[in-house]
Amino acid sequence: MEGKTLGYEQCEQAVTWLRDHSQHRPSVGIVLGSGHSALADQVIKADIFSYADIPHFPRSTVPGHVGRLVLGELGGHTCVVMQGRFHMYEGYSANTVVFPVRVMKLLGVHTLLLTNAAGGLNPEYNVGDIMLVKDHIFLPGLAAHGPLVGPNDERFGPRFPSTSDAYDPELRAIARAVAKELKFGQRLREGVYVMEGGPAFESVAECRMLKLMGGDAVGMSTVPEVHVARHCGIRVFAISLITNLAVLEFDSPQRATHAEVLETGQRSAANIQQLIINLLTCMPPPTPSD
Ligand SMILES: O=P(O)(O)O[C@@H]1C[C@H](O)[C@@H](CO)O1
Ligand code: HPA
Repeated sequence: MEGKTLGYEQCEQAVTWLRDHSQHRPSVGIVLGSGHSALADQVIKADIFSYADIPHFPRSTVPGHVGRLVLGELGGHTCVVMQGRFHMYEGYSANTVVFPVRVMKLLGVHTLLLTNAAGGLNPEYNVGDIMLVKDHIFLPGLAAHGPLVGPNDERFGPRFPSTSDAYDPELRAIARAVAKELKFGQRLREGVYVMEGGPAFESVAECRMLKLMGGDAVGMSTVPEVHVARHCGIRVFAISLITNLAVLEFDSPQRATHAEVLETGQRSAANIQQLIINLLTCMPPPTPSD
């Protein structure tokens, strides 16, 4: 496990560097998961930075995660876009995985839009469906392997944040209206995302257990970022692209592969991009209590 703790001071150093290198002052953060990176190409007046150049930023190691931070305009908002995220299975601590979200907070971000690729557990789901995340099951977090474990820095937020209200209902309502306009029909879903640690895809018995627990889709990311965003008062919206179907039968010849995940991401890129850009266009500023 990568060991250095990235705290408030390291976040401030990254923010100072970004402010020295870009005129943009983002209020919206976007995290692009596996296969979603093309959305960053839509950013106008983009300032593009390799993670390698930003103080304290980890490196992306997963195919489909480009490893660049893009600042600019999208859907009428000034945005900071992560073209690729970090995962605990890469060997990064939960604290390192969420470092960019805390940098976003200190940059002035009030709303975070997260995307991920996930396997469908709900038998009604199809490959290519887009699931609005209404809640999560954070398997590593339930065993105290989350980003808020350790000394609490009150400058970010309280020791015991609530997570029962993590996914903003107003943003989900706007996304539903946008998806209706875009005629997504049954391809738009709303459900529970389960985060497991990865990097192995789940066994059949594990998929059955996760489904029984109430999961609609399973992936290996997102929830650490959500915990930290909510801890520091950022409004959260998340979507999962169902890139493959979880294998629920013992005699199934089906196998999950990262290649299929990336292929589905490419095929669905236009839908995801339209949904997010239209959501941004319709998105009101947060209320003072957010
Ligand atoms: O970053 P996300 O959650 O979109 O990536 C998913 C989970 C694994 O990193 C990978 C498996 O194909 O895609
Ligand atoms: N399981 C876990 N993570 C994933 C999957 C999956 O089936 N698909 C994409 N990311």
